[in-house]
Amino acid sequence: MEFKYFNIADVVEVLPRVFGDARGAFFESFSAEKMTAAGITGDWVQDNQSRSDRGVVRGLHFQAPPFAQAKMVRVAAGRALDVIVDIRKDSPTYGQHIAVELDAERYNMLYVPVGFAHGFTALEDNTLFLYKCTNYYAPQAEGGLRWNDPALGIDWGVTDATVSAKDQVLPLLKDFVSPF
Ligand SMILES: Cc1cn([C@H]2C[C@H](O)[C@@H](COP(=O)(O)OP(=O)(O)O[C@H]3O[C@H](C)C(=O)[C@H](O)[C@H]3O)O2)c(=O)[nH]c1=O
Repeated sequence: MEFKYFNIADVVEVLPRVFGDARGAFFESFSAEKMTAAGITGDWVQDNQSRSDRGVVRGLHFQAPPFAQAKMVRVAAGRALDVIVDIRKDSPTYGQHIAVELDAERYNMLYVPVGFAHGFTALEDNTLFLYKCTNYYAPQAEGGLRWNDPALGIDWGVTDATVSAKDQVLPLLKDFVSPF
């Protein structure tokens, strides 16, 4: 298991060792010991899974404190462009984003710390998106940013995005007050 860091603090990409053979492949999708040693911390209490066909964009979402969630995200099938935006008010990289392609060949994962808005594009049909969360679902604490806000400058990798009505009306960055 290898780890990659970014110019935005605390974000970690996890590159597991994938064991391929004539039957298929095997890899460790979670190791508390190895991930904690790499700076990936949290009390993981809830796993989620969503299925999306090509062109679906989900996000950009977060839960506000005291229900804030760190996430560990990956795809079990298909391919996704994962996007996270730093919304930590005192961060020198506030408003900046990281986009990482997650796929079911490398089985790479992304650690999304508390203080980030998260979203992804499904780049293939039947993309199964799995993620661990460090806090339970709290709809009363949900917040977000508009996925296609020009101020964020995100290239989602698709032109014909399918986005929920709820996500279409999330705040623009200029109107947003971060709770982090
Ligand atoms: C997130 C969540 C949702 N739900 C229910 C609520 C809705 O009736 C239904 C679909 O929820 P939603 O449309 O918010 O699903 P996504 O748009 O995929 O939201 C997720 O997408 C982005 C990418 C994220 O990072 C968040 O984890 C999460 O916000 O599942 C639950 O029962 N538990 C949950 O933890």
